[in-house]
Amino acid sequence: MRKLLVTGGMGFIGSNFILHMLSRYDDLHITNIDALTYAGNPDNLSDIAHSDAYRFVRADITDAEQVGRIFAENPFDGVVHFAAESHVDRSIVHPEAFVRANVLGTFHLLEAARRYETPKFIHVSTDEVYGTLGDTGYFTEQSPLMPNSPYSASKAGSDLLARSYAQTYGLPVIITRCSNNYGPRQFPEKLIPTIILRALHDEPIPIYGDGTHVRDWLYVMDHCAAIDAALRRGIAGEVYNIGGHHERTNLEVTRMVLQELRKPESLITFVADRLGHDKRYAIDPAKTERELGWRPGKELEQGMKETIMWYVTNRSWWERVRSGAYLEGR
Ligand SMILES: Cc1cn([C@H]2C[C@H](O)[C@@H](COP(=O)(O)OP(=O)(O)O[C@H]3O[C@H](C)C(=O)[C@H](O)[C@H]3O)O2)c(=O)[nH]c1=O
Repeated sequence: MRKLLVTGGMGFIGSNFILHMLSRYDDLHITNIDALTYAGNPDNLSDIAHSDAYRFVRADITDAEQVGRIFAENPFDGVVHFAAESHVDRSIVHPEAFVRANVLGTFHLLEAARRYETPKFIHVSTDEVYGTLGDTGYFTEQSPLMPNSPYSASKAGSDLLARSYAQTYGLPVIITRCSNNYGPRQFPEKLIPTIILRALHDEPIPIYGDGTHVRDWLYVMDHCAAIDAALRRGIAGEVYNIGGHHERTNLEVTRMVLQELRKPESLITFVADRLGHDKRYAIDPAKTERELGWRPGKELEQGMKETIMWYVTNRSWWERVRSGAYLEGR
């Protein structure tokens, strides 16, 4: 049986990845370590909490001892590292937490993987490390790292550390960089769940600046399939961009959700812009498609419909998030 360590598996992308992997492979055991910060929600994995193929350990990657203990107890065949502080707005107010979790936390994991000779390490990163684009062009794996927010700078720092462990120690690290994810279980601070939940409650939807900022939307399960492909077919030391081929302005995606929910556009409320707001992200995933044999399968309109339906039918999930009930007992 293959043994995988997943970090940050109680979060949005990590939990979807664990569900993807366990539904796909019978010969797999996953250890999920998560610090259970505000963004880590055990409800995300309640369906598999008692599965023999799964184990949860509460652990904080910023604590070298805790990380060392996990590796000492278990030889892992691979690590998939999702754990991160991920919300740009929070990083503008509290940058230190981002440096700690994203840079120091990644460093502790890389050190442990080096010490215990883990044969595969996927470092899950973001297209935000490339900075921002004008109206044209795409980020490729060769684009320079020019992060603009404390969040993206901390991720760029962790990418460079990961790269250095491949170059210096020969640690078999693969870096993946994704565009904006959407789908079930996304924490309501992000744009898409903000729109859905506020629209469902007939509340104003805050759009930063003039709403013309562009993001490339990637269905979370397509992202999970790409990481799975990177685990199986990725080459150590390489970077793979993962995007959805779905560039839209923030206003366009907001209107799409409002139309689907039959809510009025008058809910759209323009608010002060985010500091240092990146204008456009657009990612070229050609290398990943060619070398990993992966393609994003979900059309944006269909993925958005399914995502909206998930929030509509999983009311108790977001009610517990909104009320803070999911944090009880921590
Ligand atoms: C929450 C919110 C956002 N926005 C705007 C700001 C952005 O232009 C866009 C998406 O914002 P969001 O915060 O959802 O995501 P990004 O800042 O693009 O970053 C996200 O995608 C990358 C790849 C990651 O790596 C980040 O971890 C992830 O958070 O909507 C608004 O206009 N109003 C709002 O209330």
